[in-house]
Amino acid sequence: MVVRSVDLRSDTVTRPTDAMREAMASAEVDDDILGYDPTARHLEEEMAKMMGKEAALFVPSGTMANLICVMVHCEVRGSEVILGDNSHIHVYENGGISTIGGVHPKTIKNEEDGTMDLEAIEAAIRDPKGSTFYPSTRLICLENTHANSGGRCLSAEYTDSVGEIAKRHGLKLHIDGARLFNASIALGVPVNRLVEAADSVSVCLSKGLGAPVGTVIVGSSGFIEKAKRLRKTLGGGMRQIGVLCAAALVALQENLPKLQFDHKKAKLLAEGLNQMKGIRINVAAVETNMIFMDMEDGSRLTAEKLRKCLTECGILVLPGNSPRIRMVVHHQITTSDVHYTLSCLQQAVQMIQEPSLN
Ligand SMILES: Cc1ncc(COP(=O)(O)O)c(C=O)c1O
Ligand SMILES: C[C@@H](O)[C@H](N)C(=O)O
Repeated sequence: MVVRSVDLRSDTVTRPTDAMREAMASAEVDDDILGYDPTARHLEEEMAKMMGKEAALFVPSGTMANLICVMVHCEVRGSEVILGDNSHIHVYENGGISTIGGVHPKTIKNEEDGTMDLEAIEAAIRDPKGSTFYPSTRLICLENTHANSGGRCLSAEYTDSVGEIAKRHGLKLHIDGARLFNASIALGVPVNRLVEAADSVSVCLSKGLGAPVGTVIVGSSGFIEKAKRLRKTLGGGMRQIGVLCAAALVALQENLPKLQFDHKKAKLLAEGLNQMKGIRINVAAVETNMIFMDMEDGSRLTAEKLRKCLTECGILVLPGNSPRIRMVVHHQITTSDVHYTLSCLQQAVQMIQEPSLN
């Protein structure tokens, strides 16, 4: 029986707040293709400053941001990018770096914590002497936090080590920082320090920060100039985008401080789930706003059965036939929603595990 609606599908599901809608309605705008939109320019300057990079560019999505960054770094035909086999760019972006960008992916196993083994990265770099046969390595991509590892954080020290490898071999480093602010809050490290070694970063405003739309690319002025032209080529040039950027500015101001509470609510949910018979949770791995829930071997529980029970209670998780359930907490999930979710799951687990008692 649906008592309330709790949307744990992703942190991309949030609705704009009243403050965002008011800012959108009153945003100062202009044509961002013929010149520049003043509110977009304000957001881009803010983001470049926060990230410690020369310039920034607003783009419609994280997928387009990553595609643009890979294509700018790998603008020479026959280029190859080293990236994680479980990275968002490789798994969820329709292979765009190859189908549109003409860039060859060289995947390396993502470890459970979202990193890639440093020696494996260096070993994957093509020998320039083999260019008759091989693509040429030009870029390494990291993801912080790492979504498919459960929102795990990459440390500044690890990122610096990858940056040193890139520099040693004349390569560039891109960070898919869709949830970079979550990593910064969880680690207690400023965002500019986390991306110090990166040549480009994509930062989503539409995830935990709760903006309705948008991602910002940061990098050198020369890089952003090329990215801006490519954004237009890909159809991402936009006119009065101050309407969207105004909401993003409110999100930065209002929701950045709230990310710490998202992490606390995620931990509370994980600890509660960990008490339930038949459910397996790695509580220590819940570093930010994501929880991966697995079923114990031999348990009568299945993800399919639990998804059905959750839906009947009005609790939304991503559909699908994965044996694992992902739950993502965001600023529009309350602590009461967490307790409601735990109560519904406790009843479902009992009903499935001990049907004779019901
Ligand atoms: C790690 C990561 N990178 C990039 C993206 C792509 O962002 P968008 O959905 O805005 O294209 C997502 C998900 O949305 C993501 O989780
Ligand atoms: C599904 C995926 O593309 C999205 N980035 C999410 O984490 O919800």
